[in-house]
Amino acid sequence: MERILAFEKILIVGFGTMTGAMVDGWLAAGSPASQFEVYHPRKTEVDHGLKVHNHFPGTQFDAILLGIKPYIIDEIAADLEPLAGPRTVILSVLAGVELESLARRFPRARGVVRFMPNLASALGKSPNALISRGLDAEGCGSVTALAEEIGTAEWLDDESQFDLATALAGSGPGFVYRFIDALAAGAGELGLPADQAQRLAVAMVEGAAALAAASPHPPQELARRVASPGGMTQKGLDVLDADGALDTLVTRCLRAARDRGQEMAAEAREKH
Ligand SMILES: NC(=O)C1=CN([C@@H]2O[C@H](COP(=O)(O)OP(=O)(O)OC[C@H]3O[C@@H](n4cnc5c(N)ncnc54)[C@H](OP(=O)(O)O)[C@@H]3O)[C@@H](O)[C@H]2O)C=CC1
Ligand SMILES: O=C(O)[C@@H]1CCC=N1
Repeated sequence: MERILAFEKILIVGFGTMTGAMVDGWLAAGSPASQFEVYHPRKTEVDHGLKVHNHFPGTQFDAILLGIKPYIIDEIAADLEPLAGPRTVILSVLAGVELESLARRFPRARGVVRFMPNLASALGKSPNALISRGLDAEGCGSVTALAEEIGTAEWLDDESQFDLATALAGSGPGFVYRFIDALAAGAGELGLPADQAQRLAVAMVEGAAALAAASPHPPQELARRVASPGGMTQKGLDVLDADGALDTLVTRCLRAARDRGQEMAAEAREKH
């Protein structure tokens, strides 16, 4: 059966680590490579043999996916605007660039969408935070379908929460990798061979996350089930919980990431 595409033609401006992972996920989900074209001023070829334009093409696209670094936006916005007419949705993965900043740069677009994925897009496991301005219900449905091909679609009601959702779901893998690394390093310091400690830590987190996702029980209850009364786990949890150490650290971490998003939003607002 022919696959119905949420957006038939998507131009990717900034085909890097993040949008590359999204394309890996979309292709794995069955999208044809011909759905995606890339603009890059210098590159002549990119992964998956996607068509590359060194100049902005004259044709209209159903969506333009912005995947450049946030501070690059004004290097491309004015030249890209003529392509962003009333049939084109702007999808932006740019951290800290608000709907207002997008709408001001692309005022004729069908709608603007902040689409915040993470690198697990490549495996179809990205929690995608979404918010839009000006996009009709059908367009939002298409964005939901596109997001669900690479994970889940979480529409936010209030843009003031977007930077926090980005800190949690977009930056989150970075925080989890640090935790895995700390577990492995700690076990190494206490006596396990480093490579074995890393293998055990990665496999443990993979299994624990899969179990949390599949279980009807919340993580707090799962932790309780691991900790036998008077046993080993409880002694370790006591260290993480003492004076709210872990909760305090994690809240500070999320606050710092969220606040940087707000600073970046102010920079993008001021520039235009
Ligand atoms: N990395 C992540 O986990 C996440 C990133 N994001 C967002 O994704 C965006 C990109 O981040 P990331 O993928 O990590 O960064 P990358 O540097 O990997 O990707 C940016 C890409 O943009 C290209 N580029 C630079 N200038 C231009 C230009 N003028 N026209 C077209 N393309 C250009 C770069 O090419 P070249 O290398 O040749 O300069 C590069 O391929 C950011 O806005 C970030 O906020 C969001 C969620 C998660
Ligand atoms: O670090 C960043 O700014 C981006 C946003 C989420 C993940 N990477």
